[in-house]
Parts: sequence; C-alpha cells; structure tokens
Amino acid sequence: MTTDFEKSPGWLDWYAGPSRPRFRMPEGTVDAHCHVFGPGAEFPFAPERKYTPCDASKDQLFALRDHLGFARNVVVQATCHGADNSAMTDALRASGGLARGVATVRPGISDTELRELHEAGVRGVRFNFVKRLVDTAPRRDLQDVVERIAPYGWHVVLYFEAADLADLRDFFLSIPVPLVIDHMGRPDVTKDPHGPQFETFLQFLRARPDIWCKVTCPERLSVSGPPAVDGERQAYRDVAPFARRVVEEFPDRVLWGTDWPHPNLTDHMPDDGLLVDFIPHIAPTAQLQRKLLVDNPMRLYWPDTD
Ligand SMILES: O=C(O)/C=C(\CC(=O)C(=O)O)C(=O)O
Repeated sequence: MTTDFEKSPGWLDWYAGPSRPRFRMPEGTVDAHCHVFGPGAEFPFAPERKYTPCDASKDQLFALRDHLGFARNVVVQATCHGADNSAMTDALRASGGLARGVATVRPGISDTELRELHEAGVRGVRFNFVKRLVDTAPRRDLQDVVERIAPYGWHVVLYFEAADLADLRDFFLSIPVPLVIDHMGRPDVTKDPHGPQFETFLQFLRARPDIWCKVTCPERLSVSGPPAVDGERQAYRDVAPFARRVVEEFPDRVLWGTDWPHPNLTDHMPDDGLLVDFIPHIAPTAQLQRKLLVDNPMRLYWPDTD
C-alpha cells in the first residue's frame, strides 16, 4: 500500500498560525464545513482521487477549532478520500460527540457499514457534480443511495457549479430527503447578486422549505477579493452581497463553515482568523449570527441536544 504521497503541483498548504478573530462568535458556534486529509501514512488517499493534498489531521482540525473559538465541527468527506470514510469517522469518534460527518457512500454499502457510519456521527451523504473533482456517479446510483440513507434521517449535501443548476434542478428536487447546498451553488460573483443567475439559485432554494444553504467559501468564489491575508478584516467584499441575500431571505436554513484546510486554492491561502471576521459582513445582527452559527447547525446535526 502506498503511504508516501506527493502533493499535487502548486498545492497550497493550510495557513499555520492564524490570527485570533476580532468577531466574537456566539457560544456553541459550529464550523459546519471542514475536512480532514489523512494523514496519508495512516489513512491513504483514494486511487481515483483528482488531487493529492497536504496532510490535515483531526488533531490539527481540533486545534484550529479551539484557537478560533468554535465549539463543534461538521467534517465533510473530501473527494481525495473517495468512499473510504475512515479518516473522517476517526475524527468523529475522537471528538467526544463534538463532530458530525457527511460521508461519501456507494450504492453497494452494507447495512452494517451504514449503521457504523451513523454510530460514528455521520448524518448525511455528499453528491459531488464538480467535474474537476469527480466522475459523477449515474443518477440511478445516487437514487439507490438516497433510498438506503433515508431511514436514518440523513440529508444529501449537493456540490455543483452555478452553470449546471438548470440541468440538475429537477433531479435535485426529486430527492426525497433534506438537501444542503455547498457554497451557495458557486455563483459567478462578477455578476449582479440581483441578476438572473443568482435569482435562479434563490428560486431553487424557494422551491422547498427543506433546502439548506452553506454561505461558505468566499475565498473560493472571490474574484476581486481582497483576500483574508495580512490583517485584512474586510475580505472578499465581492462575495458578501451574495451571502447576505441568502442569509436575509433564509435565516433559518443557512450554515457557515471555514472549509479548512481549503483544498485546491491556487492564488492564496486564507488566514482562518480573518475568514471568521467575514461573518458579520454577511450576518449583520446578533440574531442572524446566532441562527447561522448555532441554532441552524444544531437543529440539523445535533437535534437532540438542548
Ligand atoms: O472544500 C470544498 O468544499 C471544495 C473543494 C474540495 C472538495 O469539495 C472535495 O475534495 O471534496 C473544491 O472545490 O475543490
């Protein structure tokens, strides 16, 4: 088994020594989108992966959680681990109940494996339609997965590019469990936040009351920045109006997360402390912040916790 991995060319490692955020997050804030990578020597990356990351271990994730002031994490299976969820579930088990997970599952998964994922803290599966990341599975396979996970009360996380929503929308709306959309459906933020492309996305969110939206990844969506580096506490001003529209229209079904360790960024690596300082620009009131950071993720991932 290969355990010695060479990172993809040009790979940017996560930012060591992030600042402390100036924004005071409410107590119990959940980082509802982050990943663990390996370590490759312990949890090898998948043969079918499209990129090879640096290591980003559970201990490093938990150290970041504590440094930034988060209480909990939702760890999303990244494509570089394929459908081998063991690095992610290892993190969930080590978290003492402070982490939940979103897995990648193939239709052939056994009932025992599904039960084990649930017991570890998995509460959803991710379907990825971003072509640079995966060869998307046939819809029949995805429907089979939905049938298998529905009895557990799980949801489906959808990752896709804005330009593909028109083709995918009917399929998405046919999925009979709650949906969670990654990174606002990846809008082109050089367009008008009140223009037709983002309006199409908002219409999709309006189509069902159980579609949630992560207002995440300004660092991935931003074109004109400025990036969250070198003390910049007003970063990603071009993304903020898009996220604010979603937060204000759907305050009870938005989620936020760091996206640490920020895979596949090519032009900069954000300081995660400065990234947290983006939050009040998209959720300007204490009430919106509490819903976004605590109430909503707790309802979705820890519904039995008071
Ligand atoms: O961190 C993210 O959510 C986005 C990713 C990576 C990813 O989703 C994956 O590997 O599964 C991206 O756009 O490259």
